[in-house]
Amino acid sequence: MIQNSVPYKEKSIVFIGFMGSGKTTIGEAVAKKLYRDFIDIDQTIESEYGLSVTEIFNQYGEEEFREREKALIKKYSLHRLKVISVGGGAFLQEEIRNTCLENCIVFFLDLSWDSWKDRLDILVESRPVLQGRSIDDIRELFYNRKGIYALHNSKLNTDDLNVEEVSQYVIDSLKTSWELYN
Ligand SMILES: Nc1ncnc2c1ncn2[C@@H]1O[C@H](COP(=O)(O)OP(=O)(O)O)[C@@H](O)[C@H]1O
Ligand SMILES: O=C(O)C1=C[C@@H](OP(=O)(O)O)[C@@H](O)[C@H](O)C1
Ligand SMILES: [Mg+2]
Repeated sequence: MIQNSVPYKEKSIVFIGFMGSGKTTIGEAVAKKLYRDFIDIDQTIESEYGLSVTEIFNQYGEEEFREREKALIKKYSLHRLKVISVGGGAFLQEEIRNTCLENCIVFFLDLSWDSWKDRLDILVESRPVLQGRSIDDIRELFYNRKGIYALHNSKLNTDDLNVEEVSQYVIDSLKTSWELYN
């Protein structure tokens, strides 16, 4: 296993999981509690282009978005003391999985299909990957994507937890691992 020189406590935290699982919301809350900078990769790309992710997909194509996503994650995963939320498709790319797992603490926010589907209506407009798909297609995507999130350092099922409870669980779990591995 590749070792890097960043002390365990200073490693950046990366949130992964399916679209709408709460990476952006929880990442921001955790960053605030830890007094760390928060970086949301989608928001960073949106500010660079001055466009929403949906508009970037429509005007420049998914491939260009994926390249920018990869470049930014490769850069920020080498920074210390950040909280980074990546898009739900980021872990499809091996280079992204590798850089995050080698340099950061990767936290998987898991959610059951039954809980997730209640969020579908609020997600579609801003998630181009969901647009024009039937509910059966989306369910298939949901289960297929589970495989890419299997590589992580910690995981939490958030079905019955609100934002505050999830954030606090993440903090408690990090504190335990910082004590154990210090
Ligand atoms: N634990 C939670 N309980 C209820 N709603 C949540 C929770 N976490 C996130 N949400 C809501 O789900 C939606 C998607 O969250 P978001 O943070 O954008 O997810 P992601 O970044 O993983 O796509 C938002 O409306 C957010 O307020
Ligand atoms: O899963 C995906 O392929 C995507 C997830 C989105 O991020 P969230 O997971 O934050 O919704 C965003 O990166 C883009 O719409 C593509
Ligand atoms: Mg997000």
